[in-house]
Amino acid sequence: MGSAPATVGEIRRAQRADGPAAVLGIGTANPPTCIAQDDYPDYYFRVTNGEHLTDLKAKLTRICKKSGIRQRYMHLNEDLLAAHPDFTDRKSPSLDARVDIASAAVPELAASAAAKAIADWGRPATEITHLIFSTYSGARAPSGDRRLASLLGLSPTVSRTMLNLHGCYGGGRSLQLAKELAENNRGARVLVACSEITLIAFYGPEGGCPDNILGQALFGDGSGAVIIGADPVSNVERPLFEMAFASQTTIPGTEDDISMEINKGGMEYHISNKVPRLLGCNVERCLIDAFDALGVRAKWNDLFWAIHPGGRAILDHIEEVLGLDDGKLAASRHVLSEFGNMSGTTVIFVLDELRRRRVVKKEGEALPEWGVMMAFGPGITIETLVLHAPDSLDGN
Ligand SMILES: CCCCCCCCCCCCCCCCCC(=O)SCCNC(=O)CCNC(=O)[C@H](O)C(C)(C)COP(=O)(O)OP(=O)(O)OC[C@H]1O[C@@H](n2cnc3c(N)ncnc32)[C@H](O)[C@@H]1OP(=O)(O)O
Repeated sequence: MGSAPATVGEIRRAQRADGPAAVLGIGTANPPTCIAQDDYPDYYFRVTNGEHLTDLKAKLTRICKKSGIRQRYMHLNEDLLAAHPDFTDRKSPSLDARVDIASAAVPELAASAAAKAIADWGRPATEITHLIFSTYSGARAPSGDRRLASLLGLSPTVSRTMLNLHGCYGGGRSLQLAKELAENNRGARVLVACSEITLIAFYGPEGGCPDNILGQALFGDGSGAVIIGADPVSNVERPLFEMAFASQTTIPGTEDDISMEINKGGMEYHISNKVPRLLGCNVERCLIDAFDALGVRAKWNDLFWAIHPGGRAILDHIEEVLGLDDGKLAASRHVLSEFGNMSGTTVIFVLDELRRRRVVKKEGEALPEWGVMMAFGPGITIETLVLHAPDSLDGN
């Protein structure tokens, strides 16, 4: 009659996955309005009635030219701005209106990306067990994760986690949490969705606000979604990138170098001009620690790279300190060029671009098996993920 009760250790082993978490599907989406970077200074100063601020316009033009960006997408268009002229005034109490728009638009954009990730994964949305949703536009509860779950028809038992205001490291943090969930819950399938629209932080030009001019030159809107799970079901699921190791590092004394704050006029942010150098000085230590933990001595040029393209100078500094060959950061530079910095969402676009590049590899070309994803944001926080690309991805 019955079997002896299992020990806690046995229960725990049965609950955990056997293998590592892996990326099983990726999808991305952007709003329809696309603005060429060369046209952005004229567009921005016209729609914000700032044409008389010629020095600021000249500065924005200089930064745009050096940004490495060709075009960006944005939810906020001229019609929406005409309906909300106070959005150009940083001091007007426009937070409620911005949150109203973002509360609908952010999960809808996420749903477009997630639908593509689910189709790429190949199983029904109802088989998703966990949802991690990251945005800097969520300032309301129930929040975007709840709305996204209902737009996708996820199960009412889906376990939801909301990450707010992680800025550009939101994608990295979400993927690391998804890895933990997938490896510690046998059979778990985690949907990660990052969705950012800059409307919450859009202002007109104003003297003495260099951060605003920098932001106007760099940021764009987009959403990225990823399905993460361990022990892929054969003939149904295909691991795109296995997640071998994850870590988070905070650079001491840099609390004030990147910051974001919600106030009555929307979101204010500060990005110091030291950021590219600070990251350049700290990324190699994070990489050495990560590969030491795996017992591997890696040569940086033997890896594939998915670096958050926070700005062209960040990629330049990292390329220089690591001695990377030309083209090693091509996926990051391509995403920066075609979409700008979409905060936490951007690394998901880079992973998707890397996957595309592997699939169309040239005949006889040897591709790195191991690689790294890194994302950065307020803190200053560095997220590091060591990835392994199984052969199945390589266009065979
Ligand atoms: C269609 C889209 C709509 C957009 C809507 C916008 C709404 C914004 C929304 C924002 C959301 C904010 C979320 C915050 C999350 C943070 C997370 C991150 O990614 S962390 C972000 C990580 N990203 C970064 O940290 C950006 C990294 N930086 C770079 O990539 C480059 O420095 C560069 C491309 C900006 C300029 O190229 P470079 O070769 O350096 O060229 P030069 O040396 O010749 O300088 C040219 C001009 O740039 C100036 N300037 C430079 N830095 C800053 C600054 N921090 N500050 C101010 N100004 C700055 C410099 O003073 C000079 O001015 P001037 O003398 O001509 O008057």
